[in-house]
Amino acid sequence: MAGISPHWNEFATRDELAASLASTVAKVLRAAIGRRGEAFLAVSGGTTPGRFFAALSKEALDWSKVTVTLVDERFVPESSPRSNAALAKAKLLQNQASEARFAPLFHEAATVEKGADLADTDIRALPWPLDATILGMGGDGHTASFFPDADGLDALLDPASTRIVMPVHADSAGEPRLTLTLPALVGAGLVVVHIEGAEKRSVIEAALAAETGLPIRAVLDRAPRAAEIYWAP
Ligand SMILES: O=C(O)[C@H](O)[C@@H](O)[C@H](O)[C@H](O)COP(=O)(O)O
Repeated sequence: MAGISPHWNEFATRDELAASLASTVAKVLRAAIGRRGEAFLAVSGGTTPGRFFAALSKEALDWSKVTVTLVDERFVPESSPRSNAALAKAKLLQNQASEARFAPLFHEAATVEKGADLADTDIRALPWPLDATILGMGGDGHTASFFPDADGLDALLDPASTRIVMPVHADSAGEPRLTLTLPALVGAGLVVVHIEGAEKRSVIEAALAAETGLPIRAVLDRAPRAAEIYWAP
């Protein structure tokens, strides 16, 4: 069954988008701290979130009560230029946000399967549910590490999954990955899809308009509440 249609938030520039998204996420984190004494945020890697990370890192709130984890991670150590952990630490856990606790998905292990088991145990101990999930999307309609060609994609997108972290193998992904599962991601109070550029807009519009099997559509359909799409040209 199709979920509630996502809500569009459009901006003239990427800087305006970053400022608005940072302000919205900061409000959600402050509210969570007020309500339950702590807040829990999952962010994406890749090239899009840089401006948003910079803006969010300057928001005044009690960052010592915030845990930040990743929507997904490449199976590489933090020393790799492809590490999402390294990106989040450098661009988000700075300024005011340097006080936040960071929970990595990557653990040294012989295989990504073993690494995912270690991450699942660690991440399970965090203050679920997430208060906010900030997803990205690739031009192929993947989000998190739900690549269209991923092995076992149905299990990754299973809304009834009891796993929190799973390994991913997909030829298009470059290297093995670790991802939070669909229910872990969409259980957040706020679910955002942050995309930029005309091409990604066309991809998500096409995915929403037709019964495509694209992973982004499955995530939006299976979210218990409407997601917020943040877009700028
Ligand atoms: O590790 C990653 O790459 C991600 O978390 C991934 O899901 C990303 O959000 C999309 O691939 C979009 O990436 P860009 O922002 O680089 O286009």
